Amino acid sequence: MTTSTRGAAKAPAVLVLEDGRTFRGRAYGAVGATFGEAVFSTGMTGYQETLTDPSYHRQVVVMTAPHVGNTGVNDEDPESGRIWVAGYVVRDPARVPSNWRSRRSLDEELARQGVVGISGIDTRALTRHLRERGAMRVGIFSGETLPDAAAMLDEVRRAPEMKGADLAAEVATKEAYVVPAIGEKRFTVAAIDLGIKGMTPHRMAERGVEVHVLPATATVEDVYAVDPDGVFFSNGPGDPATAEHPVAVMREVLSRKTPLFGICFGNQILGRALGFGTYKLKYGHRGINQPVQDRTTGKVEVTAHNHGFAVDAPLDKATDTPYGRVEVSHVCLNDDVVEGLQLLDQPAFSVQYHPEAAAGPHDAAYLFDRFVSLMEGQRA
Ligand SMILES: NC(=O)CC[C@H](N)C(=O)O
Repeated sequence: MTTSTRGAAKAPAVLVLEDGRTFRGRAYGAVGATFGEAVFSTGMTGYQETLTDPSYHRQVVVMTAPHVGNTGVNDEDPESGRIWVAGYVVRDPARVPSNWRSRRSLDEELARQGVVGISGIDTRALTRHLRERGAMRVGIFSGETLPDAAAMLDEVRRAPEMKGADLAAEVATKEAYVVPAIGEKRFTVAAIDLGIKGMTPHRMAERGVEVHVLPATATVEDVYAVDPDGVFFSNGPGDPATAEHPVAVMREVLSRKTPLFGICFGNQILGRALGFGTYKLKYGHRGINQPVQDRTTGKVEVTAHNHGFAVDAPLDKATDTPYGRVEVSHVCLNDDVVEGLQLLDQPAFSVQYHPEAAAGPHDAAYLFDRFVSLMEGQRA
């Protein structure tokens, strides 16, 4: 079923950045007020996967693609049980969604889940502003009567910043659960959920892996209680500098030499576990069209990203760590940001981007095979 939102009277809305720049538009989704970090995504498709990615918790996502919502909302594509973005900013929402899987319009879905958005603003100007000034706090206010400009700005400036935010436990599962292997079971993986996307255990299950998804607070004992062939650390929201507990668990996994794979937040945690720092990027990488080079093969892949922080590691030489030597295995060709780490003396690696990317591209899917090979190697 598709529902037209054509002609629906939408309340006035205003987007207020913490530096005072303001954009006026119309309400999109729920009517009310919301706050978060303003970030932009250059993905031209996959909006359901973006909205339901728990790594976007407390972020207001600006879509650079002008037309959003064209294929409506289906019940198959979400990456988690709810929309996590704090707010949604689009230029020109679909008036009539159309797709064979569509159940309702994106506008309706945002409203149903209480997510405040804004439409009809110049998202190109907003994106250029964020590129020049950097990601910053933002508020969206909608309704027939809006607070005065000074009051709105004041509220935006009182909202918490992303730097220093410890958010993984807010989005992760509270209870452990198992994603069974598809076909014959070959391996068991303990996956630490820091904000895991549904497609990640699925990509492992497709390769004969039974995945035990564990809460962010899981201890080393919890991890080894499932008798894992490998340990996985997921993506997740917030500042990796706050992730003390996962870093401590990972160090123990490294010292036992259990095969280890990390994605995004998991890459930042590996960086920290090895003694590197992390830092906040000016405006981050978000979208599904980012060029990354796998330096172990020289191949360039087009990849999905969603990160605002990065690992500070030397690109040009291996580094000695308490767990042996580590190399930067992947690098972003746009800006030389570290996109992957690989230990040279034991079976552990991670990437900063998303090989599981459900909306694609799938160039990086080989990384799940690499993880499986490490587990095979450990058994042999
Ligand atoms: N997708 C992720 O895991 C993001 C990691 C981290 N929160 C960042 O923004 O860099």
